[in-house]
Amino acid sequence: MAPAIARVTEKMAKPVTNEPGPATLDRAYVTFLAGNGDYVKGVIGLAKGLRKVKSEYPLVVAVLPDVPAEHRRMLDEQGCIVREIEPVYPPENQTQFAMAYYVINYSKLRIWEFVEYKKMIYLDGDIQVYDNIDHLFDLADGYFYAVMDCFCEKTWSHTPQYKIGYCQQCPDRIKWPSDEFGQPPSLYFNAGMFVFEPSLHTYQDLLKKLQITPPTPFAEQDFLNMYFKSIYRPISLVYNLVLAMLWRHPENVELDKVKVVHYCAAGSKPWRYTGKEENMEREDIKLLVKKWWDICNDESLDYKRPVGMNQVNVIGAAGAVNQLQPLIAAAMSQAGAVKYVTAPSAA
Ligand SMILES: O=c1ccn([C@@H]2O[C@H](COP(=O)(O)OP(=O)(O)O)[C@@H](O)[C@H]2O)c(=O)[nH]1
Ligand SMILES: OC[C@H]1O[C@H](O[C@@H]2[C@@H](O)[C@H](O)[C@@H](O)[C@H](O)[C@@H]2O)[C@H](O)[C@@H](O)[C@H]1O
Ligand SMILES: [Mn+2]
Repeated sequence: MAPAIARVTEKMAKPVTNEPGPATLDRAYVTFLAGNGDYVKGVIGLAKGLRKVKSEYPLVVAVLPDVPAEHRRMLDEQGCIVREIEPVYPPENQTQFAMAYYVINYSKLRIWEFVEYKKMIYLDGDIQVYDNIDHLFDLADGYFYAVMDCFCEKTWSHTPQYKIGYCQQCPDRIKWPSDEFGQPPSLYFNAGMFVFEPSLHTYQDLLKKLQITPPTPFAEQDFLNMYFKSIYRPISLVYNLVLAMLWRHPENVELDKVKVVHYCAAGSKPWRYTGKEENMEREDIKLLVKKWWDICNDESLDYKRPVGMNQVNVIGAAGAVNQLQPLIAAAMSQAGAVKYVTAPSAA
């Protein structure tokens, strides 16, 4: 029996106040950037994609110290709010991560410290938003919303579900052998996109529990699934299409209804796409990669800093941004020059 997917109804599309007007300042999208490599292209594409769908909320980029000044400048130029975070490392371990670089993904946990925001939507840097999803901010508080993952890719070959061909995306295809294996796995989300509420208490508890939790192949994704198991609510896959769904569960995908695409399959990162890896020669993959590039190359989607607004996005330690942002907001609204606009709605 398919799990209950939290219904995201169109009525949620109206702001809670039902009054048109500036977005509340206590909501933002957030992504994570590490290293001096090419993921910065993904984040810039994401910033432009959010602008294209006229999102009302800014994009915060949590950057590790190894993200160079030039990349931070590029992000600021695209209207992103750049926040430096310290890395988070799992306890010493012999674990073989599904991908060696997953060890840096634990640093994503720092975003729970961004408590000047009441609600945030986390998006991986290899995600693109093709339809407005601002209404997700109106989902009921107190839960953790994300899209269910798929267990069918080789990256899951270490798991019992992979070995018997079980996947939560089609629980009736191969029934879970409860008598032999006990309870089926809990509903498991992909951690490339989720709706959450920053909280210092949760943040401190996450870090404390991380230090006593043996790391596992999907690193922070496994950890977040364990931690939020009791309040996790699945939402429709239109909010995070994990590309493997196209060839693993095509019956679950209506591509023209998909709002968010997650370029996580091997070889699918648009900025590195060669079409050579398995499944990458598919027509739907080629179309999705082209869609990503059309946004990335669209100069009309570049951020236009409002006249008279100096550099808004403070680059540096989290604290600095904490103090400055409300002050800037107040100054801007007093000036009446422009409402405190941030990245996506400035276009
Ligand atoms: O070298 C890296 C690797 C990862 N990331 C960030 O960490 C996220 C998670 O990694 P990735 O998306 O590659 O994992 P996947 O979803 O493909 O398993 C990325 O989207 C980026 O936001 C990054 O900034 N630099
Ligand atoms: O650090 C672990 C990562 O685990 C997840 O990626 C996986 C997962 O989606 C598998 O189901 C796929 O098979 C695989 O390709 C893909 O890389 C998240 O997308 C990413 O943000 C991050 O949490
Ligand atoms: Mn990803």
